[in-house]
Amino acid sequence: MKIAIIGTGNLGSSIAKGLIKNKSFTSLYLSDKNTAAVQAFYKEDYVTITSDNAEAVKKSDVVIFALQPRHIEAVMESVAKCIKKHHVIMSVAAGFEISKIESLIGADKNIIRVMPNTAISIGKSMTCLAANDKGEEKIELAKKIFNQLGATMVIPEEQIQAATVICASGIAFWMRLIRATTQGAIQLGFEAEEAHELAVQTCFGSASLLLESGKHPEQEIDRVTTPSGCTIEGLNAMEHQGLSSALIQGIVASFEKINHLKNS
Ligand SMILES: NC(=O)C1=CN([C@@H]2O[C@H](COP(=O)(O)OP(=O)(O)OC[C@H]3O[C@@H](n4cnc5c(N)ncnc54)[C@H](OP(=O)(O)O)[C@@H]3O)[C@@H](O)[C@H]2O)C=CC1
Ligand SMILES: O=C(O)[C@@H]1CCC=N1
Repeated sequence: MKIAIIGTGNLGSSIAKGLIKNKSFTSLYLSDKNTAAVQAFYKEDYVTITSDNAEAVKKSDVVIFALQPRHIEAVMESVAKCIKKHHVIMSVAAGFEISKIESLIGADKNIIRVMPNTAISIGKSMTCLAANDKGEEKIELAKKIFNQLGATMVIPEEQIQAATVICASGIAFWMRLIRATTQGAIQLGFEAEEAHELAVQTCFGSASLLLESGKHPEQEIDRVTTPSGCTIEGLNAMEHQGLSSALIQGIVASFEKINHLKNS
């Protein structure tokens, strides 16, 4: 399989790192306006760095467009003639709908919207996928690629915006919660590095407990909250300050913004 990534910024380079770690392809083209940031990939002889988007498309079977919404239309338009029926065209651009991509490159092409997150660089992404009618034939291929880089879920395109908020923006939301925990730990007397390790490992343990047990979070909370103990005291104080409410409101604000991006 020959893969190209057009746009190697935050997400494109994360996908590249994950792919290179697994090396489940025969060649990888990394195309960007400015190639300086990805020069490190040069050491792999099966990786080609270029600024020629059309060349990257022509030399590949799977093309992942990892461009910002304001750039993707012009770039797709500029390479549209190079996109043939055998290509599998993937886009990670938030708010950029399949119908828009079809209008640029044709509805007869295999088109898959992919919504990963930056944890794809370490093979821990939650990646949601939605295809056009033609692209349905290639959805198993897309699952195969992205299952090596974390977990995948195939969803209707109408849910891609919501998935973007929960899974892609979600990385930032969880990071902020971890950072806040670290600040709390420092206030309780830990050194910054110790506080960071305590917060990260406890977060990892919480997610792992749910993944491995399949339990509901409240079941795990019940196991921790000793009656009249310190945990329930802290949890209730957080809820009085609106912890769950703030998180839900943030998720909804993010969703409203992405829907605005879609329509602008
Ligand atoms: N970051 C994330 O966590 C996630 C992002 N997304 C989506 O992924 C897309 C990319 O986001 P992100 O990686 O953060 O954005 P970045 O700006 O970091 O990356 C985009 C890259 O594309 C390059 N570029 C711009 N124009 C061209 C061109 N004509 N030809 C080739 N390359 C070009 C940019 O170069 P330059 O900087 O020089 O303009 C940049 O390196 C967005 O649509 C976003 O919605 C989706 C899920 C998660
Ligand atoms: O913030 C954004 O708009 C993009 C989409 C999800 C993550 N980054």
